[in-house]
Parts: sequence; C-alpha cells; structure tokens
Amino acid sequence: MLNQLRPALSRVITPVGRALARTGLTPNAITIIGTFGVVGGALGFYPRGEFFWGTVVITIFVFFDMFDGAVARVTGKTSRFGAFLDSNMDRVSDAAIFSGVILRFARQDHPDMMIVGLALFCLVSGALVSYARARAEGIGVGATVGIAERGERLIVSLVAIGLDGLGVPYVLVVGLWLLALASAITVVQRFVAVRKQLEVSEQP
Ligand SMILES: CCCCCCCC/C=C\CCCCCCCC(=O)OC[C@H](COP(=O)(O)O[C@@H]1[C@H](O)[C@H](OP(=O)(O)O)[C@@H](O)[C@H](O)[C@H]1O)OC(=O)CCCCCCC/C=C\CCCCCCCC
Ligand SMILES: Nc1ccn([C@@H]2O[C@H](COP(=O)(O)O)[C@@H](O)[C@H]2O)c(=O)n1
Ligand SMILES: [Mg+2]
Ligand SMILES: [Mg+2]
Repeated sequence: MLNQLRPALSRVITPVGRALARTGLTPNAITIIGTFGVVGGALGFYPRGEFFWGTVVITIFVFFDMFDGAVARVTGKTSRFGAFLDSNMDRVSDAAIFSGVILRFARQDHPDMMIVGLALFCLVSGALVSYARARAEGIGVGATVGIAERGERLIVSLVAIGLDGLGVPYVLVVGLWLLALASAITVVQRFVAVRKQLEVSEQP
C-alpha cells in the first residue's frame, strides 16, 4: 500500500539523494551504513529497555533504505548487486528490530513470554512475506501485494515500540498482535496472487 506513495515521495527523496551523492558516498555504502545504524539502534538500545531512543535511532537510519536507491538512480549507479544487497540488508534490519525486543523480554528480570512469542512470530512471518516475493520473482511471477509490506510493517512496529518507550500502556502488545495478523494475511495474499498468475500462465 505504502509503495503507492513512492512517486509522491520521490519528489522529496530525490533532492536528498542528489545532496547525498555530492558527498561521494556510493549507494552500497549508504545501504551498509543504514543497516549498521538500524542494527546498532535495535541491539544497542532495545535489550536495555530503551525503546524510545532505540526507535529514534532506527527511524533515522531506516530512511537510508530510501536514499540508497535514490542515490543509485541520480548517479546512474543502479546495479543488480545493489538491489541484491539492499534486499538482504532489509532482512538483517528487520530481524534486528524484533531480536532487540525479544532480548529485552526474554531476560529473567523482565520476562514476558507473550511479547517474546509475538515478536518471534512477527520476525518469522515478516521474513516469509519477503521470501514469498523473492521466490515468486525467481519463478517469473510477481507478488508485490499485501496489506503489510515492509513499509507498513516498519511503521506499525516502530510506532508500537516507540510509544511503549514513552510509557503508553498496552501499545506494544496490541501493535504486535496487529502486525502478526497483518503479516500472516500478507503471506496468504502473496500465495494467492502467485497461484492465480500460475493458473493463468500454465493453462493448456
Ligand atoms: C512518538 C515516539 C514514537 C516514535 C515513533 C517513530 C515512528 C516511526 C515511524 C515511521 C518510521 C518508519 C518509516 C518507514 C520508512 C520506510 C523506509 C523503507 O523501508 O524504504 C524502503 C521501502 C522498501 O524498498 P525496497 O523496494 O528497497 O525494499 C523491498 C522491500 O523490503 C520488500 O519487502 P516486502 O514487502 O516484500 O517484505 C522486499 O521483498 C524486497 O526484497 C526489498 O527490496 O520502501 C517502501 O516501503 C516504500 C514506501 C515507504 C513509505 C514510508 C513513508 C513513511 C513516512 C512517514 C511516516 C511517518 C509516520 C510518523 C508516525 C509517527 C507516529 C508517532
Ligand atoms: N545499494 C543499492 C541500493 C539500491 N539500488 C537500486 O535501487 C532499488 C531500490 O530502491 P529503493 O529506493 O527502494 O531503495 C534497487 O532495486 C536497485 O535498483 C542500487 O542499485 N544499489
Ligand atoms: Mg533501498
Ligand atoms: Mg531496502
């Protein structure tokens, strides 16, 4: 859904991409810096219970994922390896966010197995959403559909974790339940989309 905002967002993102390109940073370097920033924010802050500041750091660095592509496009350095690196680093960042939450609530001094279980489910189902698209593309069909693509998943998780860090009650557990449900629905939506396309293309 948020993917549809891309053309409108590119009016803001492209000038930032141009400015970043003038620093001499390559798209791949921006991808890697963004990933280190998200992983550092998630694993440096979340296990210590610093959900607000962790979310602030992650939010800053997650935007690098929009700027790497913009820099690649404005400098003419778009590459297939860059696309491959970008997608794989997305999975590392996503895993780090939920791992940080899990590490917090699996600790003996703050145990909450409901949150641990939900965060684990969100980690695995989110990875499956992305894998379904990658595998679909591997067999020559598209699966860029669903109510919880990466942008939506990031927003729900970061808002829930960040607000929990500000002391808002129940927001984390409600956010994770929503995300778990939306991710599971998205997996089903992608399977259905792939099945439909294959039925059409493989008709005798
Ligand atoms: C009050 C204290 C709390 C603090 C709250 C903090 C709130 C933070 C809120 C939002 C921040 C998150 C912003 C999200 C930015 C998204 C950045 C991003 O991911 O951009 C790239 C993304 C994907 O691009 P790719 O094509 O390169 O990636 C592909 C994708 O990952 C596929 O994933 P899949 O869907 O399959 O799982 C992979 O399959 C593929 O491999 C991979 O290549 O691009 C987008 O998602 C496009 C649109 C994102 C638009 C986000 C706009 C957000 C703008 C503002 C949000 C502000 C909300 C503020 C709320 C504040 C509430 C308190
Ligand atoms: N290091 C990179 C990162 C991205 N790309 C190209 O941009 C596309 C993704 O753009 P986003 O705005 O969604 O980040 C990706 O498919 C590549 O074509 C790149 O070349 N190198
Ligand atoms: Mg990117
Ligand atoms: Mg990315």
